[in-house]
Amino acid sequence: MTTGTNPTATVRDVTMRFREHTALDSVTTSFEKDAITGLLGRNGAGKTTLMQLLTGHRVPSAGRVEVFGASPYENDRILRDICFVKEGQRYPEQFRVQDALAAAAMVFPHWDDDLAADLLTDFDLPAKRPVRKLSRGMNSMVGIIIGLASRAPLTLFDEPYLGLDAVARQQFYDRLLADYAEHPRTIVLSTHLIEEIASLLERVLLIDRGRVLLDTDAESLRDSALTVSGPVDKVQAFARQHELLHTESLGGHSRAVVRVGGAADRRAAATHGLTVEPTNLQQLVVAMSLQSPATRGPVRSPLRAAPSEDLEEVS
Ligand SMILES: Nc1ncnc2c1ncn2[C@@H]1O[C@H](COP(=O)(O)OP(=O)(O)OP(=O)(O)O)[C@@H](O)[C@H]1O
Repeated sequence: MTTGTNPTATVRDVTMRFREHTALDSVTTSFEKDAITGLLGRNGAGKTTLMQLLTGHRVPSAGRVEVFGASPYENDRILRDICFVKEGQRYPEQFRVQDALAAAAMVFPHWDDDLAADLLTDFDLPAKRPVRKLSRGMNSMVGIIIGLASRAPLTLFDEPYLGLDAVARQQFYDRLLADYAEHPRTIVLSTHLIEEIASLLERVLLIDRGRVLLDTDAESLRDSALTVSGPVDKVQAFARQHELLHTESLGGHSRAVVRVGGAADRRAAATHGLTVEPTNLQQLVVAMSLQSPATRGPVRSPLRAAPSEDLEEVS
């Protein structure tokens, strides 16, 4: 759990049940003020459900959600400072792009018209075209413009990329980072394109089957693992002394991602004659999800090194 003082949102022992299905199970976490958090997890992990609770779209079955110090549910004072951009957002039938932006301008007190106009130009969006006639990617752009121009103190993007090409996604990341640097706010971003947004993230919250698997800052997450490559036998010898998260081999060459404790482990890799590579966040998250308690048995802290007999290949 985040320990920073005065977080923007806190989630305490929250469970969300849909009839017999438990989408979130005793989740406790907090969202640091003015930080970008990546909300990660496999399909059906509970990411959207958590965002719906944070934005007052749902009430938890148990536990407490607080945003800016109060429950967001039916709380106009809180809700006007929250912008929730979701995939496949719908707008009233007759709305043109400019109507959608004008409506958002009325809702969000920190709205920036100039930023919205700039983004419209960046994305080359036709302001007078009805939203229902936009392509899937263009529809996503409208949501992204609203999310950024709202400058809402808590802004959540729930996989806002549907149909967006790689250039438009990069424009979004660049604009998000630039605007966030000038106007810090709390941003929560859920995505399956982890590596694409890795450099943006300050915090990582990984959910697996409704439970928190990892809640940490992105830097220590990266530092918690090491990617080494070299001849198969040398990589295996090194991996045997650590917890192996992922490995792949081609011919006599192998690459492994292992959990490490500190600088000594990095030096050890060099003495084994291995090449140390930057750790890929996506690979790390995939490996952690694959070896989560739900998939593989006993619970243990994701950042704690396991004994070497846990050595196991994750393909
Ligand atoms: N209204 C609902 N009624 C019943 N079950 C629901 C409802 N909403 C969500 N669920 C279930 O709760 C679980 C979590 O769903 P959620 O949409 O939060 O996952 P997610 O992490 O956002 O997944 P994805 O990455 O696929 O979008 C899923 O098993 C889903 O089927």
